Amino acid sequence: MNPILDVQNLTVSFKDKKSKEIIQVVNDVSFQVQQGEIFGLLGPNGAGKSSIIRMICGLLKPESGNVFINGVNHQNRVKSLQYISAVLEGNRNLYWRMTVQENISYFAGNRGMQFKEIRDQVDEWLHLFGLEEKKSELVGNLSRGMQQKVAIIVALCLNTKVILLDEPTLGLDVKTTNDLKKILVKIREEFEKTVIISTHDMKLVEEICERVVIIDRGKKIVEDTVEKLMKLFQIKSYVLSVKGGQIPIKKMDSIVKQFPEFSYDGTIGSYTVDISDSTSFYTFIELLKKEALYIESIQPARLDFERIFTILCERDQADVVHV
Ligand SMILES: Nc1ncnc2c1ncn2[C@@H]1O[C@H](COP(=O)(O)OP(=O)(O)OP(=O)(O)O)[C@@H](O)[C@H]1O
Repeated sequence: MNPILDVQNLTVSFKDKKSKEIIQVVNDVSFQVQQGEIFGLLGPNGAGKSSIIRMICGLLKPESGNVFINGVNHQNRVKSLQYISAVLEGNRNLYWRMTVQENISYFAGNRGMQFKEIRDQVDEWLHLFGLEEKKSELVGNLSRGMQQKVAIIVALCLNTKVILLDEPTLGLDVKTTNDLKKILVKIREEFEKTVIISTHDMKLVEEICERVVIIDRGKKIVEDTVEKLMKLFQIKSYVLSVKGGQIPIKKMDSIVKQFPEFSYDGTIGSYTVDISDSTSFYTFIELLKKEALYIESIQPARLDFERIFTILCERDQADVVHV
C-alpha cells in the first residue's frame, strides 16, 4: 500500500541569529505514514519537529528532499495540500473576532465548500466536542481548551485524508484531553482519517498512537510501532530489591559508576536495572556480590512510554548505536 504521507530525505538549515553560523536543523529525515494510522512525531525541544511540520504543510521550503501527500509531490503545492489540514500550536489558524460557525464557514469556503454542504457534519462535531451551545460565540471569548477544540473541528470539517495536530493536548484539562483522545480514535475508526500528532504528551502517545518517529538534533533516531518499542524495553528492564533493604549511598555510587543502567527507582528498597544480555546480567550480579549485596526479588519492570522515550533520547545524546 502506498503511504498517505511520504517524507523523503528532508533537510533544512537556518542561520543562527547570534553566531551567524548555518545550522542544519533537519538532517536527511525520512519516514512514512500509512492511511488510517495514528502516528506520532516526537522529539525533545528543539529537535526539529516544527520545522518538519512546516515543510509538510508547505510553510517552509526544504533545502533538499521531498514530501508526498497521497502520492502528490509538495512542489505541486495546491494539489498536495488539498489532502491535509493542520492545527498548528497556538490556534494561529482561527479568527478570534469571528464566531465558531463563521470560522468554520470561512475555512470551508477557502477550500471551495459551502457551509450548507457540511452543516450536518459540523453539528455532529460540535455535539461530540460538547460545543453545540457555543456555535454563535466569538472564538476570542472561548477558553483555551474550547478554542483548541474549535481548531480541530475546523480541520475535521475540511474533510481531508490527513489531519496534523501540533501539541493537541497542550493546556487542556484531564477531561478535555480524554475526550480528545476518544475523538481522535473515532476519527480514525469511523472516518478512516490519518492522524499525525506532534506532542510531548507521552501518555497520549502510549494510549492512541500506533507508530512513531523520534527526531533528535535534526535526525531520525527511531521509526517503529509503539507496541514493539514498549516490548523491546520491557524485557530488558527489571525492578529488584536487595536483602537488607536500602543500599548505602556510597555503595550505590560505586555500583552506578560501574553499571550505569542501575538506579534507585524512588521507592524505598526498590531499584531498577536495564540488562541488555546474559553477560551483563552476570556482570551485574558479580558487582552486587562484591558490594556484599544479595538480590531478594527481581521482576520485569512496567515501563511507560515516557521512560522509553527518555532512554532513546539519552542513548542518542550519548551517541550509542540506534535501535
Ligand atoms: N526561522 C528560524 N531561524 C533560525 N533558527 C530556527 C528557525 N526556526 C527554527 N530554528 C531552530 O531550529 C531548531 C529546531 O526548531 P524546531 O522549532 O523545529 O524544533 P521543535 O522540535 O519543534 O522544538 P519544540 O518541541 O521546542 O517546539 C531550534 O534550534 C530552533 O531554534
